[in-house]
Amino acid sequence: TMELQLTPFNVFLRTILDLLQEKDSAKIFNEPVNLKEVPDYMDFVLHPMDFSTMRKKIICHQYPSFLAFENDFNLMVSNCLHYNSQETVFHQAALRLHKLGTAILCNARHQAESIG
Ligand SMILES: CCOC(=O)c1ccc2c(c1)NC(=O)[C@@H](C)N2
Repeated sequence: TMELQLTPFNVFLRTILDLLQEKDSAKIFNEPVNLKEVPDYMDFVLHPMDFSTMRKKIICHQYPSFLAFENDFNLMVSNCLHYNSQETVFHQAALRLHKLGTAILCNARHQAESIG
């Protein structure tokens, strides 16, 4: 297989991604929303995002900064809050993931700053 270049930053981002993904106990953010099963999804969400896509972006060095990584996490959460109305399980899961994920990201950002 193509040798993945595991820079310290990549390893750091993958570690944070694993911590964030653990909080998605229902695993509703693991993969892109299936457009065959949710045909109107792209009518409401212009830039879909999910954990598997974030993992690919890490491996392909598509995150130039920790902020860019945080932005994709927040995009993923806000897409879900936008598409799914308040009373749905999906909307509630997004609020919970955002709350738990913010604490993880805040701590990680301080680590990233100290690494320099
Ligand atoms: C079997 C059909 O799967 C779904 O309808 C579905 C599966 C996963 C979903 C989702 C919908 N909607 C979302 O907003 C994101 C967060 N996750």
